Amino acid sequence: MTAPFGARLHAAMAARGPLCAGIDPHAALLAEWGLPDTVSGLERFALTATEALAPHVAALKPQSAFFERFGSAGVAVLERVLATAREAGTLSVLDVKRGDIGSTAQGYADAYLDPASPLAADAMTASPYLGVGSLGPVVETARRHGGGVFVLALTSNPEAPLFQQARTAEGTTVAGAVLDALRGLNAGEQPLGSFGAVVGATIGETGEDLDVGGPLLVPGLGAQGGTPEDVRRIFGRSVELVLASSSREILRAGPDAGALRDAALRTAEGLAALRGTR
Ligand SMILES: O=C(O)c1cc(=O)[nH]c(=O)n1[C@@H]1O[C@H](COP(=O)(O)O)[C@@H](O)[C@H]1O
Repeated sequence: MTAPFGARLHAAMAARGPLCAGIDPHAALLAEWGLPDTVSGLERFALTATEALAPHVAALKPQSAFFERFGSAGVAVLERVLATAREAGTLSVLDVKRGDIGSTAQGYADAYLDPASPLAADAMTASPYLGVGSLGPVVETARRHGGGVFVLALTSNPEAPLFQQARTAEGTTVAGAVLDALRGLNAGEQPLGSFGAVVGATIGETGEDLDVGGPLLVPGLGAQGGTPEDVRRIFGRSVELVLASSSREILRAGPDAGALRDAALRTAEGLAALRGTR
C-alpha cells in the first residue's frame, strides 16, 4: 500500500529541500536549446530536463499543455516523462488544472491518479471553479491510491484577484472558501495532508490563513518575478508547507545536464534559508 502523498512529499522535502522543477517545453525554450519545435524536439527537451533534475528536487511538475499541443504523440512523451520520474524515485505533480461536474471529474481522477493509467502521477492540479465539492471524486480517488491534489486558491497571474478574492454569500472570499475546504480535507493528517493549495509567489497581502495542513504549491518564482524573500513575506509561519515551483528560470540553463542541475541547486539554496524560521 502506497503511503499518502502528503507523507511522501514531507519526506522528499526534508531530504532534498522544498523545490519543484517545472517541465514546461515552451516553443521558445526548444528554440533556445537548438531543438526543432517537433515531437522529437519535445521528447529530447522533456526527457533531458527530467533526467537531469529528478535526482535533485522534491518533485517534478510537467505542464500538460506543452505536451498536448503535439496531440497524441505529445501525450505519449508526457507518459514517458511520468515514467522516468517514477523510475528515478521523484514525485510527479501533473499540471493539468482540471475541474468539471463530479461524474466527469471522476474520469479526470482515473486518468491522472489511478496507478493503472499510463498518465498516472503522484499528484495533479485541479480547478475548483465548478465548486470545491465538484472535486469530491478527485479527492476520493487520491485517498484510495495515496495520491495528492493541488487546488487553485490564489494563483500567480495578475487577473486572478478579481475572481479569487471576490466575496461569497457567506462573506468569505472564494480563495478563503477553497483554503477552508482544504483544511477540512487535511484534518488530523500528520505530518502533512495530501490536499494542497496553489498560491503564487507573486501575490500581495490577502489576509487569508494559508495554513491548510497540507502542502502549498507555490509557482511564480523566477520568470514571473517571485523571489525567496516574497515567499517569506507571503507565507510567514506557514513557510514549512511551501513546495516552491520554478520552470523557465531553471530550464533556460539547459540543455547541458550539469547546468540544469546547478540552476536547480541555486534556486533550492535560496529556498533552504527560509525553512526552520517558523
Ligand atoms: O498550477 C500551477 O503550477 C500554476 C499556478 C499559478 O498560479 N501560476 C502558474 O504559473 N502555474 C504554472 O506554473 C508554471 C510557471 O512557470 P514559470 O513561470 O516558467 O516558472 C506554469 O506551468 C504555470 O502554468
